[in-house]
Amino acid sequence: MTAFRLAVVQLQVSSDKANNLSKVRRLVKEAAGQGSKVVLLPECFNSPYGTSFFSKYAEKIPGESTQMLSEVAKENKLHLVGGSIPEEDSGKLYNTCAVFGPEGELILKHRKIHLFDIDVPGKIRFQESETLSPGNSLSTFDTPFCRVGVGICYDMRFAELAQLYNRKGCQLLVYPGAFNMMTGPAHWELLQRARALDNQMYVATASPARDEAASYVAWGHSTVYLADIRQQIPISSQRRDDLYAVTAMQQGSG
Ligand SMILES: O=C(O)CCC(=O)C(=O)O
Repeated sequence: MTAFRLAVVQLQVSSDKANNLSKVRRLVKEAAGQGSKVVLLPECFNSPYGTSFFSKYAEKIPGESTQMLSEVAKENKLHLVGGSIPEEDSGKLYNTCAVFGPEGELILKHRKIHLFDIDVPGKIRFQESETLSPGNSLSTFDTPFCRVGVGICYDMRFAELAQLYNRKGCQLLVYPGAFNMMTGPAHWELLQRARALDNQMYVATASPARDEAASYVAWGHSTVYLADIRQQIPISSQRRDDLYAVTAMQQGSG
């Protein structure tokens, strides 16, 4: 891994898509001006977060929002991890992160694998699966600096995914996310530290900024965590591969 500057953009997302897109343009340019080579945007950066919004804001890829991401990555010569947008494909909706390289090329699409379906009585009920379909693929990409593993928000709760990315040689995990005022204080930081500690990897998250007036109030707190003690505590070479393994099943499309 070689040193580079990563920016996490904690964007105030509104219901005005054009305004969200122009903010992204401005903020990525600002990050590039400060020397950032990889920029991470929040989950659902072009639309308010909520099952009632996904179909209205959904786009094909390529489409308006990802076209903008491609241009911005190229103009600023950086890797742009495009948070996520509601994606429409063949009549289904996905929560999708598109990653672009410095030539504006689409490197990958990660469709959120684990949909956020929770029901905490009296506190929060959220069922992404009422409108979204899950992705079925793991997603890694290479930069000149390191290999990166991509998950979206609730994907961060699943330790196996991070372990697999680690085994695939990733040194950085990125999770665009939008935790909320209940699970955010309880778990947001803890999960990032857990993934970083278990795997001795960098972990970066980008959240929409908190908007108390939104129907879903994001916790915010975009973060970068670092566990840089691979040499001193060499768990990767001490792992007992003869006793256990984390394996991925065959991946489907999506
Ligand atoms: O896991 C959580 O508590 C929040 C997850 C979430 O907000 C999401 O997946 O969008």
